Amino acid sequence: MEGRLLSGVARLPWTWLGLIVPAVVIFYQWAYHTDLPKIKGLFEIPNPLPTVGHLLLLGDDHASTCERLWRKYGHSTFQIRLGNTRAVVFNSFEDASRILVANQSSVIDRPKLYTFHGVISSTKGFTIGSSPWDESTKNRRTAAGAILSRPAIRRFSDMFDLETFSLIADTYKDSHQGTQEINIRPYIQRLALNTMLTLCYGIRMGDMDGQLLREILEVGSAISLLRSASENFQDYIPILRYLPNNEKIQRAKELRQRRDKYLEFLLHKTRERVRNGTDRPCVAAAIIKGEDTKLSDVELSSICLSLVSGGFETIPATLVSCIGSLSTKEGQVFQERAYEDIKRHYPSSSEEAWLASMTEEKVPYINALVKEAGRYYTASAMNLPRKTTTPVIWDGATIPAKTMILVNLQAANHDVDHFGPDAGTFNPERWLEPGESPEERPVQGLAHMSFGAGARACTGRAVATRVIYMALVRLLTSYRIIASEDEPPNTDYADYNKIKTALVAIPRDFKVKLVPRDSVELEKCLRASAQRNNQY
Ligand code: HEM
Repeated sequence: MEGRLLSGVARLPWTWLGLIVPAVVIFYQWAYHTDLPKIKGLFEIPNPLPTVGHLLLLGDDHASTCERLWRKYGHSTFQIRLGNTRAVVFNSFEDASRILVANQSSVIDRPKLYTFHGVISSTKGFTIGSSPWDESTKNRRTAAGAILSRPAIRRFSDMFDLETFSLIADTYKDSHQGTQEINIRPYIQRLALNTMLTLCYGIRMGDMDGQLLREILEVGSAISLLRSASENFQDYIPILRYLPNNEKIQRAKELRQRRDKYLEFLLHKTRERVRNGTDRPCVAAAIIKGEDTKLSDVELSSICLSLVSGGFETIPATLVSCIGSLSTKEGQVFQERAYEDIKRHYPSSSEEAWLASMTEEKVPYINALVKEAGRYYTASAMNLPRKTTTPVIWDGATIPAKTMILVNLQAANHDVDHFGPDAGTFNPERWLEPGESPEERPVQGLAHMSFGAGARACTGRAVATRVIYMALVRLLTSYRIIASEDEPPNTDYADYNKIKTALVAIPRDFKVKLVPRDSVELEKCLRASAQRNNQY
């Protein structure tokens, strides 16, 4: 009896070990499992944690952390683990252009993410920017490219005139002719959103407090948050999707419903106008009338959604922050030089400059400002994610097909090896030749990376540049912009963004004083513009 007991006790650890060892092995495999094995010959950031990988290390501000990791370990390109997803991050300007341009057909795809693709986009289709590469994406991208090309957007010059006129007229009125400080962001948001809504549906919102305007801005920003890795661990750690009362999924479903509602309303309005013959030239009307027969209803919806979501946050992120930099003490010098350059090209009156800005982009200092605003304030710091379709040979390593590709546009745009030691300073004059009269410095290849690059580069670049150029000409001929002492702008290229987890930057609020340069001239411009636009 005693002997049997002793032998039972001796066997017990072996029995337990027989259970524990496989359990540990299974847990280890589960915790460290990735969709693709470690890429040999490519530096990996050390110490991934079980299950979460490097997600916690990346924190809220992925772009700044990756920039630091690049400098800390001395590897501009490295692999990391986002939960169970292996991704390769590219940081330097040279590596970012090499992967996006020299390997453009291998990185033409975009990954599908659980929350955004599986829940939010399940009813109205994906935007172009979030679609994997297939025949439909190709058709939608081609259609959007044709609508947004430089020659095609000329027919919208009246709309650009009206929106930039409204920006100046309303800021002039609401700041009590420049005597009170204002937050300029809502005016720029309305300018961007109206531009996109007019392009897509021939509809604009006049009222700053309009309910629909607020709804589109609120839902759009909330959805942009649901696309970010740091907000959505469930995209990378699948087990989290099965937690009871998953708030992210509830939120995604609620936003999907709200977005579907206003998209249907806008499309319905355009259909009604087409039926009554009162439609204005716009993407939706052209497609409804069968001018582009290749596209289905869902594709039409997707194009409009892509254009609205592509522009309504990126343009404000760039333009509002640029105004912030111009309003500082150092920025006063840039403002005066820009104003002088506008006068050099249009010497007779501000009205001449206002009119010319509808069709021309020939003031070098303004072009330099547009480029520097784009470079310095990188609206989409980590780019829209890409995925490899074929293996990419990278300095001897092979990045396999289906790998997530993250390009750190913010790091590339502030790479001192490319832009020089003052890469971290806002300076429009880096784009100009030295001399008395500003002349643009020729740029070889890409000026900066803010619009991405290669086969999936931004299709809205010409529209964005048009709007920002025109708004700057009109703002700078109208006002001297001075930062508020109590609520000044944050001009740090990473910290200007108040929500770093969002896909597109949201500038922190600040106030400026808009001091009219010459009230008589300004009011003349406003009257002429109001007449052109049948306003007031
Ligand atoms: C300053 C303004 C803008 C910035 C900084 C910006 C930035 C970007 C970036 C970084 C991408 C991803 C590129 C890549 O993967 O390499 C992108 C894609 C895209 N953008 Fe923009 N964008 C801006 C304005 C606009 C506007 C005004 C529109 C529409 C009118 C637009 C429409 C799109 C579309 C449709 C895509 C998806 C392209 C694709 O996946 O094939 N963007 N944008």
